[in-house]
Amino acid sequence: MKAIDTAIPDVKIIEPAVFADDRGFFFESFSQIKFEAATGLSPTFVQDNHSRSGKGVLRGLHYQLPPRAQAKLVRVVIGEVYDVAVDIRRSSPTFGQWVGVLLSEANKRQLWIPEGFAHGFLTLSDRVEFLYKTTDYYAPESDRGIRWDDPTLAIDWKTAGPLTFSDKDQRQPLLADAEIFD
Ligand SMILES: Cc1cn([C@H]2C[C@H](O)[C@@H](COP(=O)(O)OP(=O)(O)O[C@H]3O[C@H](C)C(=O)[C@H](O)[C@H]3O)O2)c(=O)[nH]c1=O
Repeated sequence: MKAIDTAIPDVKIIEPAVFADDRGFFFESFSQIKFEAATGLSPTFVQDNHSRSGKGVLRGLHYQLPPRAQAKLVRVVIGEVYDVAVDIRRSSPTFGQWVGVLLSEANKRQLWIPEGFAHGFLTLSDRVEFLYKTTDYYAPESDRGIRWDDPTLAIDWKTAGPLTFSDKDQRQPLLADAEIFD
């Protein structure tokens, strides 16, 4: 496993060691000791999530506020997504900046998204199975979001066709109006 820095140092791409042979492949999708060695971080994950989406689904941008903030380790097991993390920590030198990474069944890349970031993804394939680990439990009362198309963020989503959103995501506030991190 190796960790690759992104334009926002706190957000890291995790590349597992994949063992391929005539049968197919094997890889450790998560190892606490190897994650700590690769990143210097020691998260405790308490929940695993799994979502399925069709093509052109955009889920996000979501986060949970303190004291129920979540860090996430996300990956794709079927299909491909453009995965985006946005720094929503007012005190951060990269406040309002975003990083986007292609995560796919083929590249087996994962993305580490710390607390203080809004997260979302756009599906690029007909079917996507998206798995992720979180460092706190789901807390609806702390669940918040930001509009995917907030012009101050100017996220280049790589959109190429009609999009599908949840009702909730169609009503998210702009960053300027959202409750975020200090
Ligand atoms: C997130 C979550 C949701 N739910 C229930 C609540 C709703 O009845 C249903 C669908 O929830 P939602 O529409 O918020 O699901 P997504 O739009 O995929 O939300 C996720 O999408 C983006 C990409 C994220 O990073 C977050 O982890 C998460 O917010 O599952 C739960 O029971 N537990 C949970 O942890």
